Amino acid sequence: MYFTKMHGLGNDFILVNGFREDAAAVVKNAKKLCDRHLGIGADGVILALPSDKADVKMRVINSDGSEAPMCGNGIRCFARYVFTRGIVSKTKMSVETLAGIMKPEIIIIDDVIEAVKVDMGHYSLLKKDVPIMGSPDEEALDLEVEAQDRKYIATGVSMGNPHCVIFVDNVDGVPLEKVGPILENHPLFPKKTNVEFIEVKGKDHLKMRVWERGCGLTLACGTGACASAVAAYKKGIAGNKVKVSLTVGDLMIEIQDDRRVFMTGPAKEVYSGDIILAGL
Ligand SMILES: N[C@@H](CCC[C@H](N)C(=O)O)C(=O)O
Repeated sequence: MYFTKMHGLGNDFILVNGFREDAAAVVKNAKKLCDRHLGIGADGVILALPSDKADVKMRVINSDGSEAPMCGNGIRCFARYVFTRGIVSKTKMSVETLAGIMKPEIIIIDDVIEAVKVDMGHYSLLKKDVPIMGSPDEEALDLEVEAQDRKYIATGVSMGNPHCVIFVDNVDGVPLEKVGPILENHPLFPKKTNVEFIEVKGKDHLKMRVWERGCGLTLACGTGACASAVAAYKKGIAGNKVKVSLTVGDLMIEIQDDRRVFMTGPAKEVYSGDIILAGL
């Protein structure tokens, strides 16, 4: 199987051309492929597939083998991958995902791909959409969650996938390896959740650390950055345009009045190779 290793701010993926490779075998072996000791190593596997609803279809498999409806850093890498491979020849494209049609745009300056801007669709705070237990039509603001004998106040946000956003004074002081898995599997979230801890640096600047559903600690999460910007905006902590700083760089997030969210950030190619799936 031929693959390309890519990353968005250190959130890394194995990209596979499902037009040519055996997609079912890739999905079946995703967990092994993501193993950092026994496989290629990545936070997820992303497949490019034909679509009858958009220019191309994206499937995302987390490093534990579960399928994710959407991936923000992943879709920027995906857009760069399908564009540079000639699978899609337009810089503005539509991508079918399990969370709906997303619209990435490749930003080229002086013949160099500088960034990818993505129309990430609409956010929702409704408990039925995230999903979160409780009154389905209520917004998931000020939820009380507990982990390791500490109570946190969380905001639940759907960006097509579930997020639990928690504001703290010092993001580096959070024992994420310990509280992350507890909150990921908290009974309030029937489909589990991604967990973002946020330190507010200013009205237009957030600092974020993330524990991802199905992956654990990752260096960045695009949907998580969008969800965090939405939570900060809804709580009046930040404006509608914010920079979200992750471990190795920043994402720019813009929220429109119609609840549409735009994310802009880098997508880097690292290397390509081939692997014998039967040998894993
Ligand atoms: N890294 C991603 C999110 C990937 C999916 C997530 N782990 C889930 O299961 O919802 C991003 O950049 O958004």
